[in-house]
Amino acid sequence: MTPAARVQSAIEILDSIIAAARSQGAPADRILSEWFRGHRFAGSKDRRAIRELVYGAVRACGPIPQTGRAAMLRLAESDAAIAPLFDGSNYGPAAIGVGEAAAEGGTAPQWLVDRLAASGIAGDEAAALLGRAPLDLRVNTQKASREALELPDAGERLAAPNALRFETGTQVEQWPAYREGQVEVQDHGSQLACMATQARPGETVIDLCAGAGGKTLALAAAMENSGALLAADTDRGRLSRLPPRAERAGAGLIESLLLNPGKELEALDGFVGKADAVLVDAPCSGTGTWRRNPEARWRLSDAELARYVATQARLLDIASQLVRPGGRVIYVVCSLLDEEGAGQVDAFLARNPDWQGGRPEVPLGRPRGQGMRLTPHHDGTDGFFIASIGSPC
Ligand SMILES: C[S@@+](CC[C@H](N)C(=O)[O-])C[C@H]1O[C@@H](n2cnc3c(N)ncnc32)[C@H](O)[C@@H]1O
Repeated sequence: MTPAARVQSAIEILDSIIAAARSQGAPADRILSEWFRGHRFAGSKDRRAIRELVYGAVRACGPIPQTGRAAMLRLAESDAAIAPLFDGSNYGPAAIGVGEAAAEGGTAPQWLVDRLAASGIAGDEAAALLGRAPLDLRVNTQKASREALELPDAGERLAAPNALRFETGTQVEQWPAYREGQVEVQDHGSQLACMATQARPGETVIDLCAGAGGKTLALAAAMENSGALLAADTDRGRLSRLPPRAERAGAGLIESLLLNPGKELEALDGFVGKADAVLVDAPCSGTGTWRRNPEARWRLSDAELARYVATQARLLDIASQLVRPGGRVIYVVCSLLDEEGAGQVDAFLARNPDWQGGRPEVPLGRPRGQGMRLTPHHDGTDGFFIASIGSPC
């Protein structure tokens, strides 16, 4: 493909991403994969270049752009190589019209910029939300140790005891250590959230929003396969991805439980008052993960944010019923908005004044309200809020 044809292809893909963001359709990654499947003539260099152009343009536009072409023109303002490719050539984009407007830049739609600023995320902190995420691995201590493990690339040792960092795009899935379950892909911040749970061998631990079990597997390793570890979620598809992952990781103690939304406690009845720890990795707006899903900021609405906030409060209340006297609830969101993080914990403690707020012991981050905050700019992780709340004895 010519460079101009790549730009035109990226513009068409951006049009699909914009339409999907408006209608809550397929995520950008899926749209890209489907486009590549339908355009086999695009070789690996073309695919890499088109992907770069598409994500570069998504990152460059704050609010949702009107068109893919306007988004590409926005990217052209910061990359001088792009504008000359609007040359009207065969398969290339038409020449830039006199006075043709580029899409608006910025970090996010204005309402989100304002909410983030009110939560102390502005300037460099806000800009870093759209940086490139590195690739982090967690060494699975059920099968290996960070000291002894031999990998094709040594990686950088991080603060979490089993964390290693590699360059974005490292093909770890090809490594024997990955296939054998010695390592898992997991953001350093997620590893620190698991560390904050302080799950120990012999304990009863519930991962209330386990999804496909990324954090459950880390908890299983910390528990050395001893005790009881329940992975619960309302999403059948996500939860069904956990058993093969657990098998690969040698995590034999995990039980899965599918919950009915709104009736979670019915299925969890047998655990009421029994858990030493409940991890609530709550559904959230994901403002801390824009490095990986930059188009997510075009999909969020005020109403959806309010729904997340309501669900988070309900899940905290459910978790508090599952914990034994003297046990702990670890509350985690990958969002930097206070209404989803520090504000949720303050509201919980106001509803339950006999519970104790307590900042978890993690080697990175800064205090925020009754918890700790990790940010891409300060900590090099995805953005997280993490709190550990203690039940009265
Ligand atoms: C942030 S994700 C969890 C990610 C997962 N812990 C991991 O580390 O990969 C939030 C999860 O909450 C689940 N969820 C949403 N509503 C829920 C509810 N009422 N009860 C339990 N889980 C719920 C979603 O299906 C989603 O998997």
